Amino acid sequence: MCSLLVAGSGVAQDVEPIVEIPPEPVTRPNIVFILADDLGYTDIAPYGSEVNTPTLSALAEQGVRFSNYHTAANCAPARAMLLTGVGNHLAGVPNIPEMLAPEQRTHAHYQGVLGDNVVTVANLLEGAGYHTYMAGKWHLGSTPNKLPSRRGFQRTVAMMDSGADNWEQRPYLPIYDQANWFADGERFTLPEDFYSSRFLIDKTIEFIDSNIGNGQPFFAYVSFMAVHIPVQAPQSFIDRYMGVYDAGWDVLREQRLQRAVESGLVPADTAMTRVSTTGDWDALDDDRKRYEAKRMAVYGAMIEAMDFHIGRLVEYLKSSGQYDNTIFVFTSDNGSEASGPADPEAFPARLGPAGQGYHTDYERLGLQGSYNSISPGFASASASPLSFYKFYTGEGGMRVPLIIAGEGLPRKQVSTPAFAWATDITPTILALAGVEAPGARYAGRPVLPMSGRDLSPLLSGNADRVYGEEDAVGYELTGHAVLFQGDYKLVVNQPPLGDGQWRLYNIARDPGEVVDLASGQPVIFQRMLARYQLYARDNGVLPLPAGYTQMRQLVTNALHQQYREVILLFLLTLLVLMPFYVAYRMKRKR
Ligand SMILES: O=[N+]([O-])c1ccc(OS(=O)(=O)O)cc1
Repeated sequence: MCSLLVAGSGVAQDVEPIVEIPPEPVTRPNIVFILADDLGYTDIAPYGSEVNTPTLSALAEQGVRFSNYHTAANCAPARAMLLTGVGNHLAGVPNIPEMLAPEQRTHAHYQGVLGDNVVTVANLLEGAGYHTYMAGKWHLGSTPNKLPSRRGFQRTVAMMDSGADNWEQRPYLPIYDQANWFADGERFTLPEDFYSSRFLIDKTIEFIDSNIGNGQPFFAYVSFMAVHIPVQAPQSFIDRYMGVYDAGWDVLREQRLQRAVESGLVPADTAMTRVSTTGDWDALDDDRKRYEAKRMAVYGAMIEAMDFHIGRLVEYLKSSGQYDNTIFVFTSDNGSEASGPADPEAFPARLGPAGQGYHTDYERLGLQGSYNSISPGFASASASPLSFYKFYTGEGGMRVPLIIAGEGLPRKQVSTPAFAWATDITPTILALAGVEAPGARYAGRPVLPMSGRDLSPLLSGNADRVYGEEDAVGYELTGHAVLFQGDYKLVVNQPPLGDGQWRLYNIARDPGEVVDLASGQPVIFQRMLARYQLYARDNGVLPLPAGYTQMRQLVTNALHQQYREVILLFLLTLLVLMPFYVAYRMKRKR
């Protein structure tokens, strides 16, 4: 017998001692969130690609492959949703800042940087005792309070811009004075032997290894620069794709469609549209065909190199005994990119390689000092069998691979056609980690609730959908707009590739967006149009400034950036000279 203080009673009583059985330690999983940049729907082997991606194929075997997952049509808006579970307009990222017009920037939620009204998945996991790491592209704000190190990531090495060189610390567009890299909140100089995919995985392994065995799980966000422009890869990988694309983009588009059908990603009778930027392959002369095929070979090589380095991370986790307790989420920020936004032909001529001191020689294509991108025809093949590509709200810009996998997950080797959206990633990661989503306040400040859905019922097989028939998801980027509801998609694409007409598709039966149902299904069409208007109102979608196009705005912003100093100096000189001029005039008058 012994005296125990009974909780709350304040009196000592003689009772039998209770033998405390320690609770089973709950092993919370490590989570690796891998984000590729500009990877098209059929760019990896488990989605029908000819590119050899054994690591991603093995991961797909270890979990669930989503065939109907959608994301934003360009970078930062997607990242805002992926990392917060909140719609991108509400989170302050309607577009990348590089493409916002001055009229738009007068609105607080049109800054293109992640607002303080949202919490990142890293904040929440860190608060729940996770180690949180990030390596790669950030692009959600580069002022000190917007760095990933201030948004919940404990260890970081991050590139701030829309893209950068993969071989050295060098900007890829003249809108940047330098390639802006930061590590743990400080400016960072890249090592001499830098290649982006290798470096980012090296850093991820270093971060994980520095805390191994201390009992806390980790969350690692690996945000690859592959396969954003400039498309660059090591020679040994390029060699494997020489000759693979010699038959051109139309043949590749067909091959990928066939494999997507065979692997059950899309219906057998999927038809395809042809966007106007896809050139006539047969009309190209042999030199041009050879050059285009090599541009694409470097692209395939960059994907395989990314897969190879993910493989190194998997090997490290296996050899250190952490793999079995790790869940992987692999996806892309948006669909494939055709060398430049809106007007691809204009990009190389006006902003591209020459002005930046890059070369585009055939022999050294993809290596250090070379500027490479894929042409629109191959971007369409990367998105095969979908229509359009990055920057547009066609399926090719928005539907991308999503794999969620890990030893500990109950279902393996399965595919789901359930609709899923970028805001679902954070709630899903939180559910897998057993962490509560925040309410209306976080760390003493009001925050927006997450609108995303937890996808884990699809992982366990407890549900075959997480969005019901009545649930609608809206999205807008520079006038290209969309509403998903059930199997239907209401969509408008603006010029130059689109025609500004709203259309209606059944994307379950017709993922290629070939049969417009707008006039055949007027009730659904009108109902979804009305629903889109609600989305636009509730999310503060602004009308486009007159004459706005993404490319024109990017170029204008770039010129402002480049000539800012010159203009300022000119104005200052005017200001200094003005009194002398006035004095001179007055003297003459007298
Ligand atoms: O080609 N560009 O000019 C270009 C490409 C991509 C881009 O941004 S991203 O962040 O959406 O990838 C910005 C500009």
